[in-house]
Amino acid sequence: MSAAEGPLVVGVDTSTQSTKALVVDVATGRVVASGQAPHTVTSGAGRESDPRQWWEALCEALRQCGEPAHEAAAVSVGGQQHGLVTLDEHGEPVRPALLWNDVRSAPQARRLVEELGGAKFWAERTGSVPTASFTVTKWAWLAEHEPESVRATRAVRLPHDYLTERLTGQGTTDRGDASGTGWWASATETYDEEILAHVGLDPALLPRVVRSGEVAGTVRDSHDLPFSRGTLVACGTGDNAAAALGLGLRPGMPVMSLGTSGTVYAVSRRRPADPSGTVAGFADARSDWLPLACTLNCTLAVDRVAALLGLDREAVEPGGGVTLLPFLDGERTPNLPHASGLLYGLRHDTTGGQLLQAAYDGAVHSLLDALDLVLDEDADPSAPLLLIGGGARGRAWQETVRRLSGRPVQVPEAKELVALGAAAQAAGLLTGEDPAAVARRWNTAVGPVLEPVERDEETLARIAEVRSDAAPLLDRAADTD
Ligand SMILES: Nc1ncnc2c1ncn2[C@@H]1O[C@H](COP(=O)(O)OP(=O)(O)O)[C@@H](O)[C@H]1O
Ligand SMILES: O=C(CO)[C@@H](O)[C@H](O)COP(=O)(O)O
Repeated sequence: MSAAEGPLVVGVDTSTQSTKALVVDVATGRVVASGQAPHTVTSGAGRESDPRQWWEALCEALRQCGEPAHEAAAVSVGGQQHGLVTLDEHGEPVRPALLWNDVRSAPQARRLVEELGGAKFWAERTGSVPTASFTVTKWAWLAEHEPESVRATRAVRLPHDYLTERLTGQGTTDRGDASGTGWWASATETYDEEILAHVGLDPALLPRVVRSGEVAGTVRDSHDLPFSRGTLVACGTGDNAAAALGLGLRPGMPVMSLGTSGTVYAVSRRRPADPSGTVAGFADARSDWLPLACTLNCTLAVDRVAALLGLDREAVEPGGGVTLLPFLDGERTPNLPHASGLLYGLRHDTTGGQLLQAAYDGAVHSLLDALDLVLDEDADPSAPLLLIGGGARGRAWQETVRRLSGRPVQVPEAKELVALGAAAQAAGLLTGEDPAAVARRWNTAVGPVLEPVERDEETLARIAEVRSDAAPLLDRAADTD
């Protein structure tokens, strides 16, 4: 491998299942070294991870990167959104983090919306109507179920903030990830004191919101990471905002990400405020917006169906008219936190491969259903859908998205777009460039384009009908909140 042409930077993606690190050449965008280490997440309705495990995974991923990581001049951390990290007076976790896909706070979400002026108030004030994923609902859940944990808390952080703080010793965050808390007012770009007071959270416990292009801090020397003391640390951001940077996204370019979560989003110049709650009105990591819809059931749900059937994840077969709503973890889009998976239309001649295809169809239907709401009205309907995340590698995922969207589908060759986006932030600190422009210079979105095929309206209509007819079943447990 030839020597790097420019300085090196490190970009990190601390996602639900693992932490990945890339060492990237700032001049060319070439990935010089990479590493990855897994996390564990509890199962059941509660989803928790120990933040210290994220740190250990970061150390391991950097060890795998070897010598190039030692040479990095700047680093930035992107990570799973929304997770509630509570720290004590020594900076140690009070308890495991409550993750974005933990649905136990669904009753608190419903109550908060009711108590503070309804869905319209929340959408106008924070950009989003909070579901169980939002940090504010997790804090309310903790206050109700573990008041001793709340009393012991001296700092509240998001997952990416936790790792940044362990690098720098400073409590910082950025507008992209702050916009997924439910206590950041998108209208004023400040913490919302009324909402914070309502849930009894002292604003002094929250991190400082660092601007894009501003240095969050420098690496302190009290740990054994491969960075030198004084290495620059950028503000980082939530994983979807980081991937948007990593793709060098321009307004109107739609993205679908297939990972633990499924997401659809686009950059917009207009601040979103959807009172239906389908679209979360996130900020991006620069100064624009990132309207986004997110599902809880994506690659893990489909892989689970394949495992139950004893099939390889690519062993799909067409036809059969069977419908599978893969809401194994409850669901967020549509907002059905208590739902479970539902199978309809099973016949003697239905094959395992058709059942598996139905799981893919169900997962992609929810995302496409939200895509039109995410895109601005003037967005070009024939623009290619950029397909990213671990699932984008799979042929069955690619073909399902192509058939159900009717759009051209572009699959970037670059695999780790969240970590690349973080690397672009770090590079921007060194060169003074806009991180999205850095990613465009690196050509990160380049990849094969699958030509559009006629949209499979019949399947889309069948899934929509089953979902509508099954609404009382899917929504039932909500009555018992
Ligand atoms: N070649 C592949 N084909 C289909 N799915 C894949 C492939 N490789 C990985 N995946 C899926 O990608 C998921 C991990 O994606 P990733 O975007 O890394 O998730 P996360 O960011 O949520 O941790 C796994 O759950 C797995 O099902
Ligand atoms: O909750 C959201 C977005 O609102 C998720 O997209 C999380 O940010 C987790 O992402 P992955 O681990 O699936 O990448």
